[in-house]
Amino acid sequence: MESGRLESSLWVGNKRYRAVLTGWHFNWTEVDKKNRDKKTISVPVAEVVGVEDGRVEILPQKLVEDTDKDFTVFYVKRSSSGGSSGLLWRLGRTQFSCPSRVLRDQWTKHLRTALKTHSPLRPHKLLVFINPFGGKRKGRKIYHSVVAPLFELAGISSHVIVTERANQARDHLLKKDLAGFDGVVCVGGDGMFSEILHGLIGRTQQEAGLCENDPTVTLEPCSLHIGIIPAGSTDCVCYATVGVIDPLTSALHIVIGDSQPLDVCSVHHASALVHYSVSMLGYGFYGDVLAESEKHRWMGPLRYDFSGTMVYLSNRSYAGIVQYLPADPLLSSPRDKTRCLSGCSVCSRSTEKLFHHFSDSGSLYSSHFSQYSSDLEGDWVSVEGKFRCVSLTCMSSSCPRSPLGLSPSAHLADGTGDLILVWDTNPLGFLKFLYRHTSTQDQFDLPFVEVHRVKAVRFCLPSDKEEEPCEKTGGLSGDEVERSYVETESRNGSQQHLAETGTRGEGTNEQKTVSPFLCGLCCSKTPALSVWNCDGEILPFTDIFSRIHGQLVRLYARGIEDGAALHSCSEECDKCERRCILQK
Ligand SMILES: CCCCCCCCCCCCC/C=C/[C@@H](O)[C@H](CO)NC(=O)CCCCCCCCCCCCCCC
Ligand SMILES: Nc1ncnc2c1ncn2[C@@H]1O[C@H](COP(=O)(O)OP(=O)(O)OP(=O)(O)O)[C@@H](O)[C@H]1O
Ligand SMILES: [Ca+2]
Repeated sequence: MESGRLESSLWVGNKRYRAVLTGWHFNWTEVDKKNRDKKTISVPVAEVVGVEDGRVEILPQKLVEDTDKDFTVFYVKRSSSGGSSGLLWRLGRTQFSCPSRVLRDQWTKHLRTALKTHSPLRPHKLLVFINPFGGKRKGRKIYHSVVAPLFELAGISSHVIVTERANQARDHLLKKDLAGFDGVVCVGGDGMFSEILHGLIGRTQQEAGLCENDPTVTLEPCSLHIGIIPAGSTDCVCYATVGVIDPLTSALHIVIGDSQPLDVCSVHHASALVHYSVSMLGYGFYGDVLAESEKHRWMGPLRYDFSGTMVYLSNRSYAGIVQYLPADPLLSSPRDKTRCLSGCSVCSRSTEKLFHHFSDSGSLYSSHFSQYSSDLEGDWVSVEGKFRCVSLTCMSSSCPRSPLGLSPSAHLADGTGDLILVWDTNPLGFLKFLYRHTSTQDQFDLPFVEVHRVKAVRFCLPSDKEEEPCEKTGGLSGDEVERSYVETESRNGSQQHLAETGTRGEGTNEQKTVSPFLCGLCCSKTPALSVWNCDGEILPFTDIFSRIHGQLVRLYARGIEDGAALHSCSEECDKCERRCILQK
């Protein structure tokens, strides 16, 4: 008999089932009075959330009936999500009855052992940060009503910190004892995720003795996983890695220890790290929209549409020099019409390349072994001109506003980013480009748009492009933007490199960077500069160097599951060519 295998009759209500635990799968098949098989439910052991003695319920509240011949299995159940690109996960629950207590104990023991064996990354202890002011201010409620009961069911202990100020989570991760934690969970939006990202990457490099400021250094991947419970006004990272914005789905991914590596882009200015980005590093239109939206925070998420319209009507383009280092065109292309879905083969190949190189002697070593990366070797391409926007994204950056995202064929974990150059064009052309983000029409199939898969990007201003700022609004010229940052830095007496001077969130910063674009709305003087929008944060520099670090962090997620692959399980399911992902 196969080790770990168990088979017996079990009852669910008054129906008899033949239940089989094979190690990887737990199946139960209804058997009719003539011993004929009817429908089968098949749950991968990796998707079993918990096994409890007795008849148990946990949501909406915990109810336990401690009977000695029953046990309850909780597992992941999928349903289609309506409009979103991924699948919603729900907590499935089946209460089984056994003929004897001995058999019941055998089932629960075997199932729990199988869980341990087949889900090595399930967290035992998590550090949770809740931003009580994110999005609609429901972070605390979401955590206590949806997430905490699941953690309890799965035997996860958590240390919860409700933040009292911006950057508290980041500072905690940089300085406090993290021993014993398997992962960090943020309950909030993209801004909160960014704090966790900066804290964890920074801490990991400190401990590895690596300098984050040097863009040529191969950074150490973070060992702690990050879980995102979406509770912000923009939850782009969650949407692009899970396919839906749904706290219960995300909590289930955490509980079962899913693992999704993620590329991260580091942004540098003059030999210093400025910020990390995973979703969008955008100059021109997206920078201007963010700068404008900061004045209208009271509008909530609508501020982006309002500001987007204002900025669109101001009809601006900006001069710049963009240099980029192309990625290997044989591996993939931003126009190959593929999508990075759960189990993506392009990302898997990249994992092999990054972490499983074989040395000449045949022993396994990681390509992260060298402190300096060979990733920046190659021929750079340089272009100069006027751009509506210049954007770099490490992933598709899909979000409810744009379900396929800024670059629909970008990959979450292939070690590259997509550089989108939108050259100056007429207002109608640019509107067409923007509008295509909301549909399945190809936004790159326009004569003034280019997209390149890249490993690194440099941006600077042409030397003759300094223009006078507007006197009325105090818009800044290029030099002044940088000077204002330097002053802030010295006033704070800090040498911190990251978001201290950004402009996200109320109370986030002491100093607000004045947007140079403002004057475009009140006078005819064309502003010289836009600003960089780095994952929703305004950067205080225009000249930047950015570089993609393949799979630097890992999320409790598995990428977007393809709704089209949803089909009903049957007895043939295990032999099925398509991966069956729905339990009836
Ligand atoms: C005609 C309809 C056009 C719709 C165009 C939709 C394009 C949407 C592209 C979204 C890309 C999101 C990238 C993710 C960025 C996040 O890391 C960051 C942090 O959360 N979010 C933002 O910076 C927030 C940035 C939000 C940018 C929103 C731009 C909205 C533009 C609306 C333009 C309306 C023009 C109307 C003309 C009459
Ligand atoms: N207790 C706090 N008080 C004030 N700001 C906080 C607090 N905790 C976290 N923050 C900051 O709030 C900012 C926004 O948070 P979050 O991303 O969770 O919400 P959001 O509504 O999606 O905001 P945004 O759309 O601006 O990203 C983050 O950048 C974070 O640094
Ligand atoms: Ca990528």
